[in-house]
Amino acid sequence: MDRLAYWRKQARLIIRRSEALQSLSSEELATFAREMKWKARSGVSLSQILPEAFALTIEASHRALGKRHYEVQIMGAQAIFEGHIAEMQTGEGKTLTAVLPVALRAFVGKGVHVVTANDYLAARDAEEMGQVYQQLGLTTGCVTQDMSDSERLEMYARDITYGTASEMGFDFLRDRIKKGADSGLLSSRKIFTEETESSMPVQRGHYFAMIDEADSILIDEARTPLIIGVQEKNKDAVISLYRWCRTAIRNLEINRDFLFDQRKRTVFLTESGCRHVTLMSKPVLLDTIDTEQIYQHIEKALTAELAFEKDRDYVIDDGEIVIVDEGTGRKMEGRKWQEGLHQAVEAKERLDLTESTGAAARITIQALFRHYEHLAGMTGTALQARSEFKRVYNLKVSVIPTNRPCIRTGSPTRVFVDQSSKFDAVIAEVKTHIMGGRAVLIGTPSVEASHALSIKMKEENLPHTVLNALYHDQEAEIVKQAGQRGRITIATNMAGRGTDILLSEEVRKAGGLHVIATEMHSSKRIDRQLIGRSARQGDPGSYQFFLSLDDELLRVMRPSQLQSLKRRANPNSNGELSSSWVRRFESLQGNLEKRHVHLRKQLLKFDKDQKKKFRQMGLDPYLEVAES
Ligand SMILES: Nc1ncnc2c1ncn2[C@@H]1O[C@H](COP(=O)(O)OP(=O)(O)OP(=O)(O)O)[C@@H](O)[C@H]1O
Repeated sequence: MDRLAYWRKQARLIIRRSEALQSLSSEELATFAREMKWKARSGVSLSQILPEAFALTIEASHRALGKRHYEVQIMGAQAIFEGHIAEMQTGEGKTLTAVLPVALRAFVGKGVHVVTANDYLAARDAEEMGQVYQQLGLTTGCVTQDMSDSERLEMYARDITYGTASEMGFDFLRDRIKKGADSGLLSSRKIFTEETESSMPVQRGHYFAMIDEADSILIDEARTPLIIGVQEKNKDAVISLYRWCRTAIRNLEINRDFLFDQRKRTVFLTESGCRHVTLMSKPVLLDTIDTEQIYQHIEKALTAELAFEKDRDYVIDDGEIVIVDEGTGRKMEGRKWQEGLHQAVEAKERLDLTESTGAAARITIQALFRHYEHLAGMTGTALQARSEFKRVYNLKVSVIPTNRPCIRTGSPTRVFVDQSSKFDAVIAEVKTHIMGGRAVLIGTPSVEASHALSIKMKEENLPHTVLNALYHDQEAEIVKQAGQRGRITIATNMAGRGTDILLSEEVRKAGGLHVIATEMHSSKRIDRQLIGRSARQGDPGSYQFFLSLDDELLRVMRPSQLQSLKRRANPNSNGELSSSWVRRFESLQGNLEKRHVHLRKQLLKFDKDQKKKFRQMGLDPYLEVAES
């Protein structure tokens, strides 16, 4: 029997068992849960107690939330228990599914980490699912960004802890730093006093990590390692250098003085550029800085100027640069670009320069999750990344069928010559759907684009709501309203993964939520997550893509290539191009995906070599500051 058929057979058995538990009193249910805990802790194999434990958890879920798991959810839960990535379509109820394997492993008492794509989901899921765990005598915690060490310690001591990969990873690194300080292996004492409040590690082990939105965390986020920096005070000369570079670059010419690679986000000063920079007059303070360092800072300033855009790559929050994650559209509080880039962006925006950070402890997402005794995950979009899951994490992908057939419909993609004609067409489309009594969600790639579309909508007197990194606080309320009749919600990727837009009965009858994607992202998976906000759990729903030659995706092309493409375009009077242009976008997206796979491979190789070197030196491979 294949695995799927086996899981289905088991699921049916588990459902029957759980129904038999309905007559138990609360005390009897609690006694049953204690018995499970005892069995799990006294060495009975978890596979053996799985049917009973799942049945019990289903009954607990019914009592706490009024929801009983569907057959397919129990199948997905078994896949997760067996250490697979369960691919379950968007809206199939992964949050509830995860409760089954999480509770089972939590009975063991070694702590389970549930990793979510952002803080909002961590808090939401911990609170909601915590009610189920409570019925089972299991405690739930959640780690969020501004918690103190003692609060973290308490949260990790609970049976189940929710949090983002960054929170869990940074806690892992800080614990490593503390251990390093204890063993005297490294001169981490300095970092230890600055970075942490107490010498006690906050995590108690790495037994089981259940990763929600597994492709986002294990694949997309894995492009950026987690780094804890030691603050280095900026000398006056360095501050003056950043400021001077900001103005000096105005005198440099692209392709003569420097080369710019948009795709790699790198700048290279040519010989002519170096000569120019050397001959420019500079403040006396810079006399102490060597020429090579000046060149490097000029390159950094140019990179900040050309490759990083306000309201797309970062936002300014209370006078500080906050990085925005491309995949999720969310602010990545606390993260900083390395090697002076952060300060170069600050100088570009004329903000106070923060202290630069040198790396002290560093871990890749890949290395972090390999530490766990058991690892599994779930997502709506795993299959495409199947070989990477296998190669990097040794995780299998299992595709779980849907509970009810998905009736989402898509209309053909439309391509326009520029953003303005694209937005005009989007607005016309929105009006049609709103008049038909539906709700519309419009996905934009950046805060800037969401504002631009919002301005156009205001001109057309179309009431709408904007959800982006700047309106983060109102997220729950905006999402709650987004499925009501006549609602128009413009959102960045924040309304992608995990966002559950509940439809009013009127909207459901009128055809459900219509999603308009105003650009293609760097990965097909991100696009699929956006359109997956519609037609969930068998509801009706639809989507359509509107693209233009001004789109972000086309910026990976050389400017001359893009110009010639635009010249060859032959739009109709509304600025619309023929449907054959769609293929060009698809192939650009495909190339970008391949490139990202390659970058992640390189990062892994670098990390492996680095760790080997540190181990040979008898040092902790995650701590980079050697005795000085
Ligand atoms: N067994 C169930 N009975 C009733 N309602 C359910 C059940 N399972 C899930 N739901 C509901 O279905 C909706 C979708 O669930 P959820 O948001 O967890 O989906 P998801 O698979 O995580 O989607 P996405 O991939 O988009 O994040 C929620 O409103 C949830 O409460």
